[in-house]
Amino acid sequence: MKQIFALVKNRLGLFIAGCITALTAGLCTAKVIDYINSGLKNQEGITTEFLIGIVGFSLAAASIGVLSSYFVSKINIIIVRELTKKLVRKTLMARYEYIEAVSDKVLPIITKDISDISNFVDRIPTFLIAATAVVGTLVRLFIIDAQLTSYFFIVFGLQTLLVIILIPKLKRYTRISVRFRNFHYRNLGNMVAGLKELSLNKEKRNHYLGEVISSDMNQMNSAFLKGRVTNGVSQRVTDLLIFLFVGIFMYLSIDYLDFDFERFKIFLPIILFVTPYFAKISGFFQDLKSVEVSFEQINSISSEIDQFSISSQKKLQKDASHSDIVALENISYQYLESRHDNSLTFGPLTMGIKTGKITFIIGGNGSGKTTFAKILTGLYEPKTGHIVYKGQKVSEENLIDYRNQFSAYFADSFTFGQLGYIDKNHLDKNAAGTIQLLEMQSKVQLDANYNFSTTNLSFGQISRLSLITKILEDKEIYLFDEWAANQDPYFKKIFYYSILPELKRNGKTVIVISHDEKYFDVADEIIELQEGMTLK
Ligand SMILES: Nc1ncnc2c1ncn2[C@@H]1O[C@H](COP(=O)(O)OP(=O)(O)OP(=O)(O)O)[C@@H](O)[C@H]1O
Repeated sequence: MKQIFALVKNRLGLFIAGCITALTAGLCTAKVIDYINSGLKNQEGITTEFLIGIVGFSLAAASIGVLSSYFVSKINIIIVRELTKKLVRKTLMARYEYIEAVSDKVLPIITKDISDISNFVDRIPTFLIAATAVVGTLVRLFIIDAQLTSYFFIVFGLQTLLVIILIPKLKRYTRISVRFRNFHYRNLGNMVAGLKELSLNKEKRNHYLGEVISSDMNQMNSAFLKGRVTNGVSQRVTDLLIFLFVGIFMYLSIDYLDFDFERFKIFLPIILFVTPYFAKISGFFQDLKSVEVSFEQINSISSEIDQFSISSQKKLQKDASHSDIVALENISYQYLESRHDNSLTFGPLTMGIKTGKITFIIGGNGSGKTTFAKILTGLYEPKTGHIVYKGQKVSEENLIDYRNQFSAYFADSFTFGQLGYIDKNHLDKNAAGTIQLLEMQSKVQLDANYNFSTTNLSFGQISRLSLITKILEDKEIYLFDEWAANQDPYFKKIFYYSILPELKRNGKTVIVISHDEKYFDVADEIIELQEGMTLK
């Protein structure tokens, strides 16, 4: 509950309005029950005034209840928006290598846990209305018949005890279900990524559906079901205890208890009337425990991300001149998940990238070229050593500005169709020419909002579109990780013989990761990697 309050504290006015209206609606409901109670006790009192009272308070309960839902839904929209934005911002500002390793955990948290919290907040007015109606009715009943109401408190106490006993179980099932839900989301993501393979291969598809997806889904559903049954047990036991209490008490009062049965006749309908509210209250407390697991998920990923967050504000000196635009000094790197085994350690590597030149990075598969590119662009944090940009050491403080000096294409780069973040004058002057240079004018246009008309293109065309975007970003350093790998000979030639020299002529520094030996003559500098070490 503390976490819910922390979320609503920025919209306290709205939250208080939601609570007050819910409490008022609950009091109106209690008043309606009171009218019924007094009508049952004294039929003479059922007059026009009685009718006006019931109708008036019923309408008030309903309309004020709706108002309360409106206030709470408004808060809910804010909670979802702020939680989502906060988590997305944190994700985007965290060290890339960390996010790369946990990316499949982030999506279910953003989509599912935040929506679970939102659903829970939506239930707050219903809970408050139920709680006020129950408390109001019990107080009234206590005034009317303290002895009978006290007996009823025993039933209520037993029910509360049961909820307390069941809550740890419920939380455990929720945690298990959430763990498998995260696996399930990862499986679904892989299914979308591997749609082609799964569509083609029947055995693979059946295995993926029958073994991989079903297995995690079954575990998730089984824990979810146990949680729901636990929840259901406690809610139904509420009804059961009340019915047992009523039945046994009625039976005993005839032969064994010295009790005026007429008292019971008035008391009973009221208790039966508020019984469903008890189930709502107990359900709310159990949902509160489930939602705590959602908070655990959000808090755990948030605090993990916080450890890897980059809060750098400092700018680098751009006009400084240096023969090496970027130098790596004694850099070494090891992948997060491979730090405990003996897999590839990149470096230690000391080398420089010449300002305004074309540098080719070559080497066999797995020699560390892409790893090198990610270290060079500041995506991966070196384990030892440091990067120097125009004589200035790159650190946590200026990392964001350093990364921003690059326009980098990776084989798995995503091609965004929106170019609104690029200077509009620059786009107006250069977009059409660049699109033409890569012969994409018959396929895509840039519309008035600087969005590409389509990104539904062939693989090679998408790479060309991505290259157009990179060129238009107009950065100081260009890095192309095997851009030409999926291009036909014609566009390979355009890339190596037109685009790269043109970038160089415009004063850009260009780094190209390539296996295309035929074009190595374009390079001013060639660096060969073998197992993460420079050879020449
Ligand atoms: N995310 C990762 N986690 C752990 N190890 C990784 C990861 N990505 C790459 N590696 C390992 O790092 C080494 C270098 O990989 P890298 O992708 O840098 O090679 P590459 O030279 O670009 O290869 P290719 O020419 O095949 O693209 C490989 O041994 C690879 O298994």
